[in-house]
Amino acid sequence: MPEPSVRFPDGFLWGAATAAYQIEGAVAEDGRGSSIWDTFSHTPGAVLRGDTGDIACDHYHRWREDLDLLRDLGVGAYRFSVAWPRVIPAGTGPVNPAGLDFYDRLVDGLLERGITPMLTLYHWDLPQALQDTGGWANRDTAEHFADYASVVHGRLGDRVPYWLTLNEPYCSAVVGHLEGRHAPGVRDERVAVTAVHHLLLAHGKAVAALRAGGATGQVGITCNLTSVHPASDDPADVAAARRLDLHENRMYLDPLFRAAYPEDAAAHYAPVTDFGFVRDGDLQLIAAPLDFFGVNYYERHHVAADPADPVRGWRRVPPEHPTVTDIGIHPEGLAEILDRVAKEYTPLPLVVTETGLALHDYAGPDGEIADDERIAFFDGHIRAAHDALTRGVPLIGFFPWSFMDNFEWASGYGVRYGIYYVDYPTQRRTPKRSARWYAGVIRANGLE
Ligand SMILES: CO[C@H](O)c1c[n+]2c([nH]1)[C@H](O)[C@@H](O)[C@H](O)[C@H]2CO
Repeated sequence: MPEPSVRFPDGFLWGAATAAYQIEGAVAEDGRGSSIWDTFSHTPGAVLRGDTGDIACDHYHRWREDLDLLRDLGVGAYRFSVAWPRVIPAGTGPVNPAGLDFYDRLVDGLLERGITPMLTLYHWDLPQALQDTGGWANRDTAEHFADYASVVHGRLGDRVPYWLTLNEPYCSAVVGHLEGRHAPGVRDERVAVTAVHHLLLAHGKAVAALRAGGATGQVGITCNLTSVHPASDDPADVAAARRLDLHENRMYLDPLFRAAYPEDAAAHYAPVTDFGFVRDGDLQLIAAPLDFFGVNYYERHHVAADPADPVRGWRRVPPEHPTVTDIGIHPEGLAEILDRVAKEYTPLPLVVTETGLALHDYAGPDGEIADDERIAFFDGHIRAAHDALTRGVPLIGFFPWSFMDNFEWASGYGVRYGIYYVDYPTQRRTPKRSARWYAGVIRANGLE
């Protein structure tokens, strides 16, 4: 095999990623409790065409077949999430042994196939019973999360080397509590900023719990980070871009790596909150030392001042060539945020825990699912990741989103991100052209 022109270090972690609510189904099986996404997806108008995760990819029953596909891909690691309501149905209180048993079998199945597990403790599926007592607006939920983390680690900590506490606190807090497009469907900025803090606090408490449980694995968190640029050098646009960067990036990076909220946060959010929810010691807990940091990258924003709200608002300038999810494709933005995190925030090893492209995939007359756009997307983003690596960024892994088509939150099954195609009526999995291409990247440990 010829040496690849873009070669990654030996041992680089080529993975694939999913999340529990998006693939498992079996939402009322073996003692699983209800989550906020069960409630939200069954709320009329909340999700495209009323789609739900009730069945999804039926992974709960087909996990052996799916692990075989991961083995065939040749991935070194698999990023999955544990459904909190499957393990502790009410979010706090009694543990459901059958729920833990499922993940125990899954982890053993990965290890038997030579695949390293990367476990996300929370990928948005909060137990509904905790939402009924305030959810992330209630500080107690952070404590319950730490207890849940201890339970999962107690059962799987001897075999799982990579632990991510949260997937994208921004999405849980802002998309779920300000924009209301995700569960629990709240539209209240004060609640959203409070949720940011309680989610970060939950992360800090969970890190402490994992360490107390003797965690020998690597502990981290995944944040979705965006590349933010002013649409012009007009000072109003530059200021708007800085506000969006605060809202999407620095509100997470600063507490996690500097033990403080950004200096412009208090003024920006002053109309809705005085940050009275922060207690002594919180920020030190949130900034607990980690072993690695996960970056989810999808968007590069061009930002202009919002004429309707020039002081606090921003307007994302629509991309010239929008994807089916109305975002642009900017692989250079991945290199930019990896450089930024490494230079401005932390020397920790970094993992691209998600990046991917939504398409309306279909099989042609020859049965081929020719998702060449997705291959071009990953080619560009892998090259960008390699650029950052050659500049000294300690990048140790790359996990395309997603292993298989799945329930895409408010878009339901209306868009597809997988490198494996899922025919939902039959649950048949079919490798797309991108899956065969990615298997080649893994074999070559790089790109031609
Ligand atoms: C705003 O965050 C990123 O846009 C983002 C994109 N995505 C995500 N975060 C989530 O982590 C996944 O569960 C989604 O399926 C995936 C595709 O939408």
